[in-house]
Amino acid sequence: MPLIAILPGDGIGPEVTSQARRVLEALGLDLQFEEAPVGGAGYLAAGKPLPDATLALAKRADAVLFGAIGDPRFDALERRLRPEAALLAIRRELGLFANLRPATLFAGLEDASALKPEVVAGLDIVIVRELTGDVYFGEKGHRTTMEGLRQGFDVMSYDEGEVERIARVGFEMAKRRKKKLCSVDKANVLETSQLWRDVVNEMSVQYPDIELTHMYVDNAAMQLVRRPTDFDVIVTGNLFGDILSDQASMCAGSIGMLPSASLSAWSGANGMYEPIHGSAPDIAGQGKANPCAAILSAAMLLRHSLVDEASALRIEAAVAAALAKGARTADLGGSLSTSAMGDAVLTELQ
Ligand SMILES: NC(=O)C1=CN([C@@H]2O[C@H](COP(=O)(O)OP(=O)(O)OC[C@H]3O[C@@H](n4cnc5c(N)ncnc54)[C@H](O)[C@@H]3O)[C@@H](O)[C@H]2O)C=CC1
Ligand SMILES: CC(C)CC(=O)C(=O)O
Ligand SMILES: [Mg+2]
Repeated sequence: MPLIAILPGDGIGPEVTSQARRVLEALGLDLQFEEAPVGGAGYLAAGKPLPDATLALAKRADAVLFGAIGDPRFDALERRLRPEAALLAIRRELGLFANLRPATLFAGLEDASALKPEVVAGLDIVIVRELTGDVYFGEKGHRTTMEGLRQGFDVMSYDEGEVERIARVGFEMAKRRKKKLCSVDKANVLETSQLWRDVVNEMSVQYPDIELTHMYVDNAAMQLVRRPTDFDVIVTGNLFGDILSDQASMCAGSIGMLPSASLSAWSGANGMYEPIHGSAPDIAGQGKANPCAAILSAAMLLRHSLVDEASALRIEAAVAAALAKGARTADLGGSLSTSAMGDAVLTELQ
């Protein structure tokens, strides 16, 4: 029986993962669940954000459903003890280099988007974000300059192997979709990006059917709000993908709508599934969080780790049906609580 590790984390993490778990349980599949603390909750339980037992569970599970981490109470701790360190460590430990972030506009949410309905109608893009490299994992620290000034630094780097494996995910994803891949970088300024662009170009000869374009990240941010539906698959680095996916979420109506899959291989491997949002301390504990991103992450878990496409589609159809009938949390302009939104999805589960 597949084991699903549930790591609820902090803030709204437990609120949204509990709704995703309800939906998974309602499918009637033979699944086993085990929960463990992570982030600020991990620090409180075991003195470090990623307790050994939590990491061991994540490694032995068939898939991990992750909530969110982050708690302002711990922002002054040294970096390795902060909640966010747990998320970076788990991604690195599980080798989750490929982060798929689909941004889809569900029918009926046109009015929730920050953009005009005609600009976002039909939005269906996937951001393929590299997840275990870039400035997030480079050497970092504080030092003093020759002039005696405090200086912070974070080293950005990618080697060609790292670029090739994430670019392959981008090309393969595009092959299964509209065959358009846009690689986003900052090659006009950054050497890391120049290598990225060179490697992506070299690989493109293996994918003659894919229309490959390159775009600088500043332009990509602008085009995402100008003509978001022109994009199909975007492949980009860790930092740019983090930022652009939060931006894309508002094309789709809310950051509470975007799920993600973090994978160590193109398909079939164990992976981690989480909403793209954080712990939202401003609304935590109030039952206001939109659980759809977490619920849709559970669908991605079924699709990618358990290779159960039919169950994934059941969940996605239930979310679509609930939204089509007007179910809305506050971020979508409605008044449903987190659990009432979960109820609405459960009602539609066929
Ligand atoms: N993957 C993760 O666990 C992530 C953790 N974080 C952490 O989360 C904490 C808060 O970070 P922020 O920058 O505020 O980002 P955030 O994503 O937590 O929140 C940004 C805004 O979006 C709203 N929001 C987020 N998720 C929502 C949902 N499901 N339903 C309705 N509204 C939602 C929040 O209320 C807030 O106004 C920080 O400690 C940060 O480090 C941030 C991003 C990702
Ligand atoms: C909290 C960070 C470690 C990452 C982040 O913002 C994200 O993965 O979306
Ligand atoms: Mg982020």
